[in-house]
Amino acid sequence: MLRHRSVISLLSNIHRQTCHLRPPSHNLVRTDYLNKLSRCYSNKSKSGSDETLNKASCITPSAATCKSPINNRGSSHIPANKEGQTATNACPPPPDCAYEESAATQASKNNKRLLAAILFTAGTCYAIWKLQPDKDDGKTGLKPSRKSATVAPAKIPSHSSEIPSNVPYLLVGGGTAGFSAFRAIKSLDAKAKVLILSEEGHLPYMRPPLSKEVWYDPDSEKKDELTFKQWNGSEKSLFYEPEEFYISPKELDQNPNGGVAVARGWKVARIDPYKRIAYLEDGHEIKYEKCLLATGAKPKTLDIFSKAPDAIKKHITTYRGIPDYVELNKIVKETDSVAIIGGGFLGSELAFALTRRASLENPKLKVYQVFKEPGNMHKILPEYLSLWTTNKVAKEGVHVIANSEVQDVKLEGKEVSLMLNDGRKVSVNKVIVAVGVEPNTDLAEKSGLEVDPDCGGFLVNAELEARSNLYAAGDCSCFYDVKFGRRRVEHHDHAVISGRLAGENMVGAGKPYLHQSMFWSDLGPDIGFEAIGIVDSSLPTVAVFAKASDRDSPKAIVAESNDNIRSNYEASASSINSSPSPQNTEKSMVENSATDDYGKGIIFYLRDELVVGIVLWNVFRRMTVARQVLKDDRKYDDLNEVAKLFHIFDE
Ligand SMILES: Cc1cc2nc3c(=O)[nH]c(=O)nc-3n(C[C@H](O)[C@H](O)[C@H](O)COP(=O)(O)OP(=O)(O)OC[C@H]3O[C@@H](n4cnc5c(N)ncnc54)[C@H](O)[C@@H]3O)c2cc1C
Repeated sequence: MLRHRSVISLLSNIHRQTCHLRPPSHNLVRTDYLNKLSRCYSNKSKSGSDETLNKASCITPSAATCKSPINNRGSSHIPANKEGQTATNACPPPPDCAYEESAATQASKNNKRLLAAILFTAGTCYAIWKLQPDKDDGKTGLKPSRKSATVAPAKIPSHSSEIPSNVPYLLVGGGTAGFSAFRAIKSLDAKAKVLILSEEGHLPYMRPPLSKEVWYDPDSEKKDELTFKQWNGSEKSLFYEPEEFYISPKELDQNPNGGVAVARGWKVARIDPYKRIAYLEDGHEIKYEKCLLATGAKPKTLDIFSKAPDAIKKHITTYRGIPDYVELNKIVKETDSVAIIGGGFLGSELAFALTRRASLENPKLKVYQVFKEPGNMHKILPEYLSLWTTNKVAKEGVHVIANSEVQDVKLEGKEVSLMLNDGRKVSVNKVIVAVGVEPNTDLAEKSGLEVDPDCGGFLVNAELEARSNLYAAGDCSCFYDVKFGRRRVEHHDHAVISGRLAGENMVGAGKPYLHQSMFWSDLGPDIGFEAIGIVDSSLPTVAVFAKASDRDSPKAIVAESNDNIRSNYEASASSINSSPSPQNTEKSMVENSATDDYGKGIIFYLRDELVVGIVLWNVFRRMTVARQVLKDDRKYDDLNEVAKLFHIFDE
């Protein structure tokens, strides 16, 4: 059966090879967040080629546009906003207009002014209320009820004067890479003073559970903190550390023992690498000794949505952070139908998770998943496994619409109708666009920093330096991988390890980045995989499968380790065993013939006959073995023998 399977794999490979000839348009959604793992050696999608939905443009005219009536005087001086409306439409007339009027007109004007004054006051109060840090902000800065994905987060501290103007270590971006850099700096320099500037309104948190575990636990949105149940049922916070762990930015400079402060809702507009100054959007200057850019990535969208009228845009969202989760969580409870656009990891995990969630609390909810590839996660998984996965997703209850693209979008009553290229129409209340991300490099041009033309991302060397004393790590960096060449990777593990290395180098370690990062994806608690290296389905693959038991699932492995972050497992993983038991293997080969359900297996990705990538399908705690196989850089005559090293035939 093993041989039979290999033949199937080889046939599949022939098909895969033909996929190299995809027309360029086929590459548009190549950048799904996990699919970027191995990018930059072929078929690259240019960053910035797709327009990103401007969330701010979704805000309806509000008090904010009326804040300065004096400035708004004279509509001819008011530039049109992004929707082509002038801000005056929403504002009262100026109170001191200098022109002659009749008494009646004057009275009517006075009434209007009174009304305008009331509206203005109400509007201003509303704006102040919106900008205020929430009372129930609690430990995390989370305001579930008011934090919509389209509202700018509150600034904490509210004035930049409370942010130090001189720091030894400045970390731009409060995501996983930034937080990991802090930990590394602190471990080498115990009294380090570290300032994190984050555009988000939250303390550093992990993103992977946002498309997985949080949806399987209806109670996860707690009053003042975000917790979720891991697959084994134990509770965990999304936040790396609670509020008490941090010191306030105001106190950072004076604290003799140093520490880490996070300024939330603050964006760095540019850096002067020569003067070593970071400039906030309001002009506030922060002088640094060492600085890390860990600005991550932002979701892409499709032109069809970004160019749609505002009334349609209100139904369209992307998905990246806590505010998106909080908003979607509300929608899922109330709505009848959602469509997820994109067949990559994020789209597939969300489609699966929302359907499971619907079965718990909103059975009327229909979840559609629309993507242009033939199967789920098709950019990574070999064709047969991708199709198997699609079948599994559909069995869960997702209405999967493969081989389809949205060609037009219309508003019909309370729904948006998506017109597909095959003439079908899907009408839904909400559309979630999950077509990949692009690196956040907004500040590059103004700062004179180089962005890689192919991968996107701040260009850094193997030591993760962009310029002297300026580093980049995580999703936003395009680094030199001494094994595979220039790369940009969008994975949790990469953010942790590259952030850590950048932190160490900021303290003076001077080490190169040699780590091959891994990533994982779970479709609920029962199916999951881990991968490493270049896992691109257009490469030839050879796979070996075995029958899975109850122990071969994400849930089982989390039960064993009590850790949902699977990149953390490696330290305790099993080591390579170069002499597997032949008896075991024979027995398992018989078992293998009894199953066709791809229970668990090892998929090898080959380039020039070398193994350049490995997917561990429902096989866990074997990443060290995979890492070793990649490192060996050998041509293997029989990959079945290599598969035995992963003990997939063991009981
Ligand atoms: C829903 C979801 C699920 C995922 N699941 C997995 C998974 O299962 N496995 C896996 O390996 N990976 C997964 N990923 C990917 C992984 O989470 C990312 O690779 C990782 O978060 C990248 O970390 P980062 O620190 O580089 O960037 P981010 O986490 O994006 O953090 C960047 C931070 O910088 C801030 N910022 C940006 N520009 C500025 C500026 N100019 N000034 C100040 N702040 C700025 C941003 O607001 C943000 O807070 C998932 C991602 C998402 C969204």
